[in-house]
Amino acid sequence: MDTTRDDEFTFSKVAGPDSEVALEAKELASNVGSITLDDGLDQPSNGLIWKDKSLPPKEEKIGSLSFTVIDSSSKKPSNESSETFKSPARKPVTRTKVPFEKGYSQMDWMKLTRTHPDLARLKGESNKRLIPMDEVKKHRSRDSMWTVLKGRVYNISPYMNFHPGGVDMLMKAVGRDGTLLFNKYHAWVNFDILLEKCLVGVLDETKMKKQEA
Ligand code: HEM
Repeated sequence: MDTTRDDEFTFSKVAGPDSEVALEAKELASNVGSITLDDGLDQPSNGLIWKDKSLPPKEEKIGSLSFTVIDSSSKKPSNESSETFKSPARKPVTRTKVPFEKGYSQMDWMKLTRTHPDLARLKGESNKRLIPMDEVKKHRSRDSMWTVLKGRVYNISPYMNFHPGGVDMLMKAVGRDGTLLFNKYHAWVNFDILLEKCLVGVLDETKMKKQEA
């Protein structure tokens, strides 16, 4: 560093024992002893979030300093305060995330969809085939679990262990139209992309309409 430069300054005010600053400090310190601690409220308050009228606050004094002593060791919040913090009476959908096993994260799933040759088990068949609901209902075996999501038929068996909501939840959609269940829990999840390689065909809704008529 160049110590010859004269553009760096430090100003300091040295306070001697009888200087103006030192006298001001002494005066302030002598005033502290006469301060009374007061929370400024009209009602006496114990300083806690709950109120207990059975124990009046105890006044103590040390020198000229007066303060209030509160024993909070044996206190529990009164019913009054717990009633005030009641939770709203809404019943949310319970979504329990199941911790994934090593190698079963959503990233692992996406990797698998890029590398596996036939996740849907199409064995060379087209995934644009029209599939009647009766056929969907038959696919409930371990390696061929079909579901319908928004008119498309998927083989979700390879996705089972990767589902963040767990196998049991996903099983509820097997062999049937899972659209309502899917939307109930997570309508925002992009199943189109997640299950792209699991597509086995398109639901034949004409046959369903004929059956309903
Ligand atoms: C069939 C295709 C399905 C796919 C591709 C899928 C995908 C996903 C994904 C990506 C998540 C994580 C969402 C997040 O982190 O916000 C998730 C969570 C979850 N899923 Fe599914 N899901 C499917 C079906 C279902 C069904 C049918 C149910 C219920 C019967 C269900 C219940 C849940 C639950 C409870 C969670 C909660 C975990 C969380 O809080 O994230 N899922 N699912």
